[in-house]
Amino acid sequence: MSVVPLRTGRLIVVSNRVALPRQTATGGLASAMRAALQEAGGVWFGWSGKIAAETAATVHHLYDGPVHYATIDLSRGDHDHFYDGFANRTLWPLLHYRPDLVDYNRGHLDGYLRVNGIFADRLAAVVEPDDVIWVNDYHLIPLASMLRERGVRNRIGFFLHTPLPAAGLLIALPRHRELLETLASYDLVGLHTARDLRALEEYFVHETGARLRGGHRLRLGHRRFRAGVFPIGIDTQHVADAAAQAGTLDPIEDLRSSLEGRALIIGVDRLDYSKGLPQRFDAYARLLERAPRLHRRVSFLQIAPPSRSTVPEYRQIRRDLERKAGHINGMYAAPDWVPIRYVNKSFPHSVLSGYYRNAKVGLVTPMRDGMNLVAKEYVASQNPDDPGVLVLSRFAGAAQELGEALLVNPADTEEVADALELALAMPLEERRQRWRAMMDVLEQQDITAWRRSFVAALRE
Ligand SMILES: O=P(O)(O)OC[C@H]1O[C@H](O[C@H]2O[C@H](CO)[C@@H](O)[C@H](O)[C@H]2O)[C@H](O)[C@@H](O)[C@@H]1O
Ligand SMILES: O=c1ccn([C@@H]2O[C@H](COP(=O)(O)OP(=O)(O)O)[C@@H](O)[C@H]2O)c(=O)[nH]1
Repeated sequence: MSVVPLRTGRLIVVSNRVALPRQTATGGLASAMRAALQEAGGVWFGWSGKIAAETAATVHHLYDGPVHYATIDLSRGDHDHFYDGFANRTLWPLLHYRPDLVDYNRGHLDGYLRVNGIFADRLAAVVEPDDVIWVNDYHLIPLASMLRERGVRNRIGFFLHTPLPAAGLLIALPRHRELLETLASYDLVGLHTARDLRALEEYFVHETGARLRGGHRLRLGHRRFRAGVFPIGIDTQHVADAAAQAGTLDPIEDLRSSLEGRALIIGVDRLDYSKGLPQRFDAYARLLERAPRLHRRVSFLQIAPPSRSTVPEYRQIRRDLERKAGHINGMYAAPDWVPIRYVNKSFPHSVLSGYYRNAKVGLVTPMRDGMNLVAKEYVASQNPDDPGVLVLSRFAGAAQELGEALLVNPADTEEVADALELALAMPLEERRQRWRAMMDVLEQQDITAWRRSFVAALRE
């Protein structure tokens, strides 16, 4: 019997942020998608990261290995309303449980819908009947409904990379029903955790009157769609190999020699208020206050590349952190010891993995985070014979899988300081056991497994 191969068509990934070849991607979506597409190949469509006189005047094409990048520029006005405005000043704070920061400017939503319409125009012109379209994140919620309006009948999936708060909070979003109901135009909606999935179902059932059936199937009017939990992973083996080989790189040797035997605590985050950085600095200061024996014995390296720096709240957090770091160093530093090394620069993965491996503690304490890939990268980078300890916020999606980390409430200064003390003193055997349990999860649920399971569910 001859087997006729199935025609599966291309995979078209759509996201606002695209990691172009040889660019450092300081966001999780871009670094994960880059790894996900490397094996499967496909088209990656999104914003070029550039501002031009007109939005999407041309589509820029770039071919690198199995990936075809197709990107568009944004006009200044569209960038300000769509990306800075509705995506990052309205949706982002709400999705991260900060309704106090939500901006209700009406022009932002108009700009958001306009740019989604342009994405839909450009995509509808190139989609072929067998293609599968995978839309990513809160910038592009209405994209499927706009593609459907343009006659696209393909399978279309959506993945939300941020947390999804409960319905009671979601209704604080301006015109929330009009926007969120458009999720029903997808065939599959993916989320990082079971809590996010519950929030989605609760919202649809109670706010839109959708019917919930078994297998997380929802029906709203004539549209049927399915929702599911797909926790994103990392390229575990690649990160582990890179970390093991990083020891001879200059930046790693420089860091190691500068430590002079001190224990390193490391944090790596975009400079974002959701990452809990001021609270983290306070917890470290509390540790120094109550454990003078640790003075000159520890060093805290916080890498925090600037992010979304035209949004006022992001400029404010930068000022707050500079003040805090200066205050803590002023209070505790000695001529030969700086307690906090605060670096507003981004580093490539090859260097970061070496830094992680040299750190006794990975300090990952967001107030809310969809997943947090840094937590996973820290674990994957450890030396199996002498692994460090992960201190992780309960409010990061990663805490659902990495239960062997020291889980903390990032707002509780004493609890984080306790966890730091425990981590710095943890015996080797316990460190090994905790690390092995976490590494097993990361090996099984890596980035390839994530991409495969989402795409398989979408094609079903
Ligand atoms: O594109 P930017 O505005 O520079 O922001 C970077 C990305 O931040 C967010 O990342 C999320 O995705 C990660 C991978 O799933 C996840 O681990 C993390 O918890 C999320 O915050 C945002 O959702 C992306 O769209 C941005 O590209
Ligand atoms: O200087 C940096 C800082 C961060 N990252 C990467 O940016 C991603 C951050 O993803 P995460 O999920 O932790 O948070 P996000 O920034 O997406 O909210 C991780 O892959 C980091 O390794 C990087 O490559 N260089």
